[in-house]
Amino acid sequence: MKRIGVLALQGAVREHMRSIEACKAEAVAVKRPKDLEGLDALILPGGESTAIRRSIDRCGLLEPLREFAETGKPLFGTCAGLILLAGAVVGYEEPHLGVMDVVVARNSFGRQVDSFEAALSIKGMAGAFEAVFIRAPHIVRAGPSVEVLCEHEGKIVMARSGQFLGCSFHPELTDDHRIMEYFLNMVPPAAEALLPNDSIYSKV
Ligand SMILES: NC(=O)CC[C@H](N)C(=O)O
Repeated sequence: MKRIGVLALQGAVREHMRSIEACKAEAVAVKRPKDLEGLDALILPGGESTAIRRSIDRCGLLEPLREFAETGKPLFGTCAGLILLAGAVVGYEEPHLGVMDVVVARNSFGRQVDSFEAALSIKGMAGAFEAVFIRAPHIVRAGPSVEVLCEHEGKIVMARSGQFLGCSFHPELTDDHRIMEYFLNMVPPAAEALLPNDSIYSKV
């Protein structure tokens, strides 16, 4: 079973854990550096990026999270989580983790509309995805390694760059688990699963 961590400092943590479990994977709440051990992938949930960042610093998680990214394991940032992953944030001198080759802007969809729903057309996905946006950011600029997976109102709201997946909205707030399944498919199968059944290695 794949072990998927959810950074559990603030924000939509339980909803992500429920979605992971609905996809038959194990969900692990990450609050301390040692919780990162043995994970196959990690989700940075939505919430408030400045508040999450403060907790990351308080818990001594900034470097451990960067080291986790350096292992090449998949990371998925939703909304504030995307802001945490981004290489740069418009109006800020320093990024947070700064690991994904995108520039993001915060609160991109107007002041009046704090939250809204939209039927999105996502690359490679049949049928619309009903997405919930809450004071959502968007990707202003994407590096050459980035595959744009969805745009809304001409703004990039979902993208992948190798091990990194990011979206502006909250897929965990709906019962549609297709984006979670997409993310879980970014986790390579366990080494033993690749061995043929009669392999001598499967007996040790
Ligand atoms: N729903 C969210 O995660 C909102 C993100 C928030 N506006 C931020 O800038 O961090």
